[in-house]
Amino acid sequence: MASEPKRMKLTEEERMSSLSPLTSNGWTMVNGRDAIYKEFLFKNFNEAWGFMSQVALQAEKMDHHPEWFNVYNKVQITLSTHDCGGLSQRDVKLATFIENVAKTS
Ligand SMILES: C[C@H](O)[C@H](O)[C@H]1CNC2=NC(N)=NC(=O)C2=N1
Repeated sequence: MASEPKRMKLTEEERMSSLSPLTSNGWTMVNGRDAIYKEFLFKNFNEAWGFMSQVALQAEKMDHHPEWFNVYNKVQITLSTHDCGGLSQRDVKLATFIENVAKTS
């Protein structure tokens, strides 16, 4: 069985390989904090909530939860790992999952 991604800060090498597919898809580094951020826009609240529901189920499964803010069709998401005070492989895994959900929403 594949092991769960660790809650350890990403190394420089990991940042270059793991974060670039995300930053090229619109994720940005948060100013003054080791975290990533992206805003998602949907047709309406129903679409946004459907997206959030899928992300919430995965977050619970991973025991890794997003910081997020929703108004109507807008969902703003920040990912970071509290346990290490920065970005870990769990954030990469959750962000990649979120990208796949958004693509099919
Ligand atoms: C006790 C529990 O394992 C932790 O608080 C989990 C829950 N969800 C979490 N979510 C995030 N984003 N970072 C964490 O370090 C984290 N830790």
